[in-house]
Amino acid sequence: MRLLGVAVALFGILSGVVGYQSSNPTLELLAAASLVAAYCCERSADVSRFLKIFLALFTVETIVFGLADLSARFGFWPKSLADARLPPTLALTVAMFAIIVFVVSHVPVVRTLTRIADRFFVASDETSAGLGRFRFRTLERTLATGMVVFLVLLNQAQVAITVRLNFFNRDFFNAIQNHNGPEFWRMLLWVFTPWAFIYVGSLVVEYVVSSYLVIRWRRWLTQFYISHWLSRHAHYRMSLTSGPADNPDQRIAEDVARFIDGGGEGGAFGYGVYNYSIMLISTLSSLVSFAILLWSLSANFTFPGTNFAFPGLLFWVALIYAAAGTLVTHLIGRPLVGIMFTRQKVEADFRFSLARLREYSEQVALLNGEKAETISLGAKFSALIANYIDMINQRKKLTAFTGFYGQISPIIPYIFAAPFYFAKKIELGVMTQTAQAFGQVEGALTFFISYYTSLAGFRAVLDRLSSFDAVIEAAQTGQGFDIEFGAPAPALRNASVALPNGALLLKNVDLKLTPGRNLLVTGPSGVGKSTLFRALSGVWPFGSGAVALPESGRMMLIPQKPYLPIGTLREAVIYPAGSGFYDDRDIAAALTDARLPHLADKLDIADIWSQRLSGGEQQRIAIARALLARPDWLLLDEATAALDEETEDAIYRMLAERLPHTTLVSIGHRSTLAAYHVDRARVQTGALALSATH
Ligand SMILES: Nc1ncnc2c1ncn2[C@@H]1O[C@H](COP(=O)(O)OP(=O)(O)OP(=O)(O)O)[C@@H](O)[C@H]1O
Repeated sequence: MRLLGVAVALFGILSGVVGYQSSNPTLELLAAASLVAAYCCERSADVSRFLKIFLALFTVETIVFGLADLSARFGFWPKSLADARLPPTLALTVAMFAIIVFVVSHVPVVRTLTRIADRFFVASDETSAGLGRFRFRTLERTLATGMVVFLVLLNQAQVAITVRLNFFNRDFFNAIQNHNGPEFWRMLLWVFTPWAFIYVGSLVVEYVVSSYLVIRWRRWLTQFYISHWLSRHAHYRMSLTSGPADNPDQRIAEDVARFIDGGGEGGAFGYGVYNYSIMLISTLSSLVSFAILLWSLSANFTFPGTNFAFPGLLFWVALIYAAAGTLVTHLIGRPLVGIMFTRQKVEADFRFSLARLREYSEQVALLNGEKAETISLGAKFSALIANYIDMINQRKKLTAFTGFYGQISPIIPYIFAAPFYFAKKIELGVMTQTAQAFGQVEGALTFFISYYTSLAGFRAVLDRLSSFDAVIEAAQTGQGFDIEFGAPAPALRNASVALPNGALLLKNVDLKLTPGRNLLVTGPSGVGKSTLFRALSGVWPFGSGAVALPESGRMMLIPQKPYLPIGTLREAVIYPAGSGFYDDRDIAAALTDARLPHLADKLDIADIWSQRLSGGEQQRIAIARALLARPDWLLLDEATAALDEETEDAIYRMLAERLPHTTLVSIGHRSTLAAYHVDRARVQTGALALSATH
């Protein structure tokens, strides 16, 4: 960026010298804008990476278009391309864009936006891409930057075509007015047709490239959020407190997609950061191009009914008209952001309740809970309806205003241009061209009015993703215990274990597990035994003191109700190991040892195993899992409570035999367990007492 800054500064000085010598105000203005752009490049260290792409692109364009204009002034422009000479104000326009990007990058809401967007544009992972048969490997960020640059250039070319077609429009109508048949056909066949084809072609290319950009971006950002949410147990810790990040599943599945492209094909649900950036660029481009045109077309227009000529009258009318409209729209539509935020939440709450009912459908059926479920689902849905009605009320007002505004807009330029037409000062073609230019300028200026509802939705998505970020961050760093990784044995040193609300559950616990000495933890229900295990495993964040953890994978905890992922039985048994990690024979042997021989030949069957297997069978699947993993430390939190005493006894005996190097730490209420543990710990209200049997 520094080099670019120097280049544009040098160009600014050059155009300043030429402008001064030829007393050309456009060049002098260009010189000033180039120097400001150079300053922006120099100070761009804290500009977002995403916006830097635009800043760099516009700065390069300033130099290229500016040098092309200077060379034309000095007579170096090829004669054959005289018709295609660039407008002298083009370089100034793009220099202004560069400055606008720099200023905009410091606006707080844009900073929130680019913090999320930037992640993709700094991604240093390698990726492969292809164009037809040609495939290549590159960095994700290089490809992403390349695609954005290409799309911006394509959009600028489309604006240029629209400007060209605006001139076609003028000549076309003039040909009609002058009854000039040959000119009419020439315009239609040799001007309109080729440009229309090029325009349509560019739309198709744009659609394909932007779709690939969007899906790559979404894939990357979804993976980012999933790994961020899962790392350091953030997903679990977040679930312990009811913080501002409701429904993480919805934020990852939907808000990410909405952030990027509105979440639907072609912005079916609104627009995302990609669409808005491109739309803003093309809006700015048409604003500047048509503003210049409108200014020159209405240069000598007088106020209706007077002889008072006001330079660029229609431009000022468009500006004031759009500013007033934007202000009113914002005042009316402001509450929509909050409503949209709530909408995402209530939709996700409702969907989650349905999914949860599906998971627990057996319990609901056994308890005849259908009526209670209908009432509770109805209540969840009522929240959705209430939110919808809030939205109708707000959008009703907004639609009334924008509809009224949209009706008046096309008339306004005619009111101002008609007197000139009737006085035969301008032709029909010029009048329609003026009206069209006014429409473009006014349309660009009223960007916020046109997209207000969609922007409000986008703002809500932005708020949801940034609060999600903040909560993940807090969950990852908010660990009350000092964790020591890679310790020889799990231990708690001078640890106090608290509840999420800060209430103390256990005080000053000192517990060091000794290899080979199995420990049985007992105590009344609800006293804090499971929470002690959670602290010992390093996942519980509330408390103080030190937790020593052995190397990852050397300790395993089996809860009373083990987690069985949806999929094949093999995947359920070997979880969390990946497929192929264990031999099928070993898996079958582990199932047989865990007293599940009837499942040994069902490894390939996919099912929701947590709903198929009995409670005791699920507990034995977890035992089979432990047999495969062979941890040094196995924590069993009432992990055999669903088994009959005889099976429980057999399982413990088998564990001692098959896993001779594993130390067992069990929570259990049955006296039969005592035989398999040499040490005892009794959890009493607020404390832990240790004892040894010998
Ligand atoms: N996430 C949580 N938020 C609030 N309170 C919690 C949370 N987890 C546990 N508790 C509370 O902490 C206390 C101890 O719970 P814990 O599950 O550790 O008891 P336990 O001794 O294992 O009980 P049981 O023998 O019945 O399984 C209980 O009063 C429980 O309600």
